[in-house]
Amino acid sequence: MFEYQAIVLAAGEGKRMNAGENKQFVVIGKKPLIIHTLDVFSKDPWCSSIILVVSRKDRDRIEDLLDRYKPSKEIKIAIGGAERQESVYLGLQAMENKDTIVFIHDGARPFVSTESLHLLAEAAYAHKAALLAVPVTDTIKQRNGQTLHTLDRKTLWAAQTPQAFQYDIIFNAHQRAAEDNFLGTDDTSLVERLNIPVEIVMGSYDNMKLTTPEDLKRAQAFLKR
Ligand SMILES: Nc1ccn([C@@H]2O[C@H](COP(=O)(O)OP(=O)(O)OP(=O)(O)O)[C@@H](O)[C@H]2O)c(=O)n1
Ligand SMILES: C[C@](O)(CO)[C@H](O)COP(=O)(O)O
Repeated sequence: MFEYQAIVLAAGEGKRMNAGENKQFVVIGKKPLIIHTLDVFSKDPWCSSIILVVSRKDRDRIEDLLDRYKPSKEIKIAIGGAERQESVYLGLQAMENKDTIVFIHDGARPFVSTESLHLLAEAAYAHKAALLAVPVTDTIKQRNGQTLHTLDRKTLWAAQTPQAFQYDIIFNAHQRAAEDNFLGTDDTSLVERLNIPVEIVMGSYDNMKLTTPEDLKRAQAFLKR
């Protein structure tokens, strides 16, 4: 068993989902999106604790949901920031046990499998930093002014979460990013810029992030399957 602590991010606003409320409260299948995500971690025996990062305005509603759905592990709440990166940094600061592997996961990715979590945990213990990713299946074009380039698809991976790190590595990476005003779109990018190697673990295309209304339709179809 390779134990880890999880930070689950839910302090965003879900603006691109256009759901009339924060996407994490949208019911898919029979439960709100964020409860699906928390259930994956609370049922995994390798996960020793969960910190859920939420916005101040959603805190009461989230606490009501936790009372109602009662995930099988205790969940500690931390208040997030204006950007995803700031929410992660605040989650890391709220963590009491710092001698640990930390998984950082988007609350908006409810379909990560336990198998993927365990492959990632094994890689994180072996390499100190690892992420789930899948090979890009489209042909990717890069436009520089009027000129187009086609990137070599064999080298391209789509980053997912969780991303897993030894605590001190990811904490230092966030500290340095804050000092340098560097804003990345994932946590691994903060570690990469310190020239620390990160292991890629093959994820699953099912581990989708629910960002737009089309994603919600895909999620409903996935649950029906
Ligand atoms: N300040 C923020 C912004 C995002 N997130 C979380 O990071 C995850 C991935 O972000 P994304 O899917 O982009 O969510 P939102 O920021 O909520 O979406 P949008 O950009 O459409 O508003 C989400 O689970 C979201 O709640 C966060 O904790 N704190
Ligand atoms: C971290 C992430 O899930 C990697 O794919 C993603 O970058 C976060 O969200 P966004 O869509 O880039 O805002």
